[in-house]
Amino acid sequence: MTLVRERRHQQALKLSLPPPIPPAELRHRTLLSTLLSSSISPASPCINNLSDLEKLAVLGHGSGGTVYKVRHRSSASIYALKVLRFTEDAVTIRLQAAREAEILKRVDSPYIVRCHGVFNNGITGNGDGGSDLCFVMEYMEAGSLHDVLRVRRRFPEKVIYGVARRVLEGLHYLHGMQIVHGDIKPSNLLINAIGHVKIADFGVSHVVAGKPNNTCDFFMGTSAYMSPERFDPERWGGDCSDGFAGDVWSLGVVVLECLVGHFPLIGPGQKPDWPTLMCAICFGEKMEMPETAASPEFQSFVCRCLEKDWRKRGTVAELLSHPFVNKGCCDSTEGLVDYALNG
Ligand SMILES: Nc1ncnc2c1ncn2[C@@H]1O[C@H](COP(=O)(O)OP(=O)(O)OP(=O)(O)O)[C@@H](O)[C@H]1O
Repeated sequence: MTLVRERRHQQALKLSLPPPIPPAELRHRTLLSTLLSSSISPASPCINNLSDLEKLAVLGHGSGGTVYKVRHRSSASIYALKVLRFTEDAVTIRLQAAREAEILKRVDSPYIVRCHGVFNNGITGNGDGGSDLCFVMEYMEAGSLHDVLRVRRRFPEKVIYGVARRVLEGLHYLHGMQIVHGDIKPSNLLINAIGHVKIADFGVSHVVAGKPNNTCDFFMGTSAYMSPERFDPERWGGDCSDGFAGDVWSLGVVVLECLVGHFPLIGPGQKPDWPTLMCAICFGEKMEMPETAASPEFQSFVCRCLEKDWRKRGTVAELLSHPFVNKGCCDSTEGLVDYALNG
């Protein structure tokens, strides 16, 4: 419940289910702090200390903290600094943050937002015994897909297939490393100055260790983009899923949202509360395509992503050779940066 309370004051479409905190986790607070401190090691030799960075502006707020635009004092390079704040007793969030740091240290791909260092800011002096964990990230000039969608509402297919292709490439890389992202959504897809989309935010990601997902992870992430097997594991056989198919579902929702201009699984005026999302995502045999002009390739791609039964859903490998993402030169999303930066 603590995690839900801490995460809930977010975007309208966000509604996290209460993550059960396993008793074993609570018993191992000491172990957790060890894990957290052991995962903090700046990956970039040039940024040795947080005081090397000068804050320039606030880029955005997330559930766990704030993201700042910062300048490295000696090189003048620009980065994004994500500051996660947690109180002493926020055990689950500390575990998540430690896991995020651990995953970010491992990944290195042009399709993933790069992390240049992780710093523990120690006790914050807020009187709650809390501390900050700071991630120095690659600065993505055009912000998130969520930011761009808010302004532009919808994109033409030629822009969407570039987005889809890059996210698939990123998922291919992550899944190859046995990493489930777990929270693919527009605000976690960031865009740089040349229109390249990259996956960010590994706060609910996990490494698959040869067994199905554990229940603690199952209810994290943003429920509007959650797959049926994560939303309702009992009905959709989620206990047997390793989680990779859930990332594909979320991509399908994002792709459809880019076309229709609003969260696509419920009507534009409908409130995205828990029962409404549950009905839209988990009930009914097949996902209905909204009545929007879309090419047959687009429709087929989205149908493969939004197949409710995760065992029948398209895999990342299959979707990478789908005709929709192989139209023309898909690596460039220049159209997107025109939308993002030039309006
Ligand atoms: N590397 C970055 N470069 C530029 N802007 C960024 C970067 N990282 C995050 N932002 C901006 O900051 C906002 C907040 O990011 P953050 O990852 O904290 O939360 P979120 O993904 O929006 O939400 P939540 O944490 O609830 O999932 C993003 O929506 C984006 O606009």
